[in-house]
Amino acid sequence: MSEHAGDTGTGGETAAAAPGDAPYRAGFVSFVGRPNVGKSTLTNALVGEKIAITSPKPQTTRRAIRGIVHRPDGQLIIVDTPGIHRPRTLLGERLNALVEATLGDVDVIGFCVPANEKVGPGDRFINERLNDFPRARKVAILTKVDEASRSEIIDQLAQLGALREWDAVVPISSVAGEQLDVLADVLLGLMPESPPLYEAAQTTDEGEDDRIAELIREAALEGAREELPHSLAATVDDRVEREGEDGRPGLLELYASIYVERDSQKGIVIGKGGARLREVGERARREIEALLGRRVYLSLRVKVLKEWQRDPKALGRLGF
Ligand SMILES: Nc1nc2c(ncn2[C@@H]2O[C@H](COP(=O)(O)OP(=O)(O)OP(=O)(O)O)[C@@H](O)[C@H]2O)c(=O)[nH]1
Repeated sequence: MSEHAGDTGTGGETAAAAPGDAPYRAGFVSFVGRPNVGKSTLTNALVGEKIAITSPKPQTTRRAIRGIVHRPDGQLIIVDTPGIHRPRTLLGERLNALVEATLGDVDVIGFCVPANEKVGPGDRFINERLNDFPRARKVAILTKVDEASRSEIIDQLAQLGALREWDAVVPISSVAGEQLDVLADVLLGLMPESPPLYEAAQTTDEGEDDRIAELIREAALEGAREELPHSLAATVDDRVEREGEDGRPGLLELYASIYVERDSQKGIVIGKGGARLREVGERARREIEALLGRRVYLSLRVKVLKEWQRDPKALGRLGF
């Protein structure tokens, strides 16, 4: 990702020129920070389409998902990483390796700290780790300012400023839509001059099945008990196009699996008489229909894959 100048199939130097004199810029940014600080929500708010899953439970982001912000003067490609934390399982180790590989390669790292919680040891730990990535410009992002008072925000900005020499410090709220344009401007200004790296219609690089699987996982997580989040995974196993009438597209049949680690968890996901699974299916189907812009029939099966977080073969099967 570092050498992007010239390595693109879209447009030439002329097509890349922005209106006015500002040079066209394009590059990669990754948001880091403690779990639950609002990284995924920020990615979604900037891209304007649901691409990274958001959930009120910590540590639910597992994939490096890219969202792309298209502007007349440039492109921001957002690489959404899982959080930096101490590995406890093989999955944890792989996630950390993914974080290292991602951050070693981005142009800008956006360090997110929420306005409504004091800067603490967890934030300092991550801030220290940022020294390992000298190539990237570093921006401090104060998230969730809608949850804090003016004086709390000022206090937090001072605390953040004391951590290091940032290339910029920007307070934002993804939920209230505050300062998102300012942040996009600042991030773009730190990107290298480059022709566009992606075509205009593209908002994410992830395969459609992966996005569908994420929506199913997100639906299954909603309202799930505390012990479930780390044990859930989803895959799309098969898709069948049903014949439509009068030349219109027919129903898309999707066959998907939700994986849990233990029999007891299977019961939790399915619920009494299958009630919970039906709700999960309904919720996921609505999201998938919104994503694909067409009607979908969704069949969900719950399967037990024992200790999949520690099993290399199982991890591979689930795409990790
Ligand atoms: N009030 C408020 N809440 C927010 C804002 N941004 C995110 N949240 C909430 O904070 C929670 C966590 O947001 P996520 O975007 O999932 O956080 P994350 O940092 O990606 O979390 P991990 O995937 O666990 O690393 C969710 O309940 C969001 O709705 C904001 O600007 N204001």
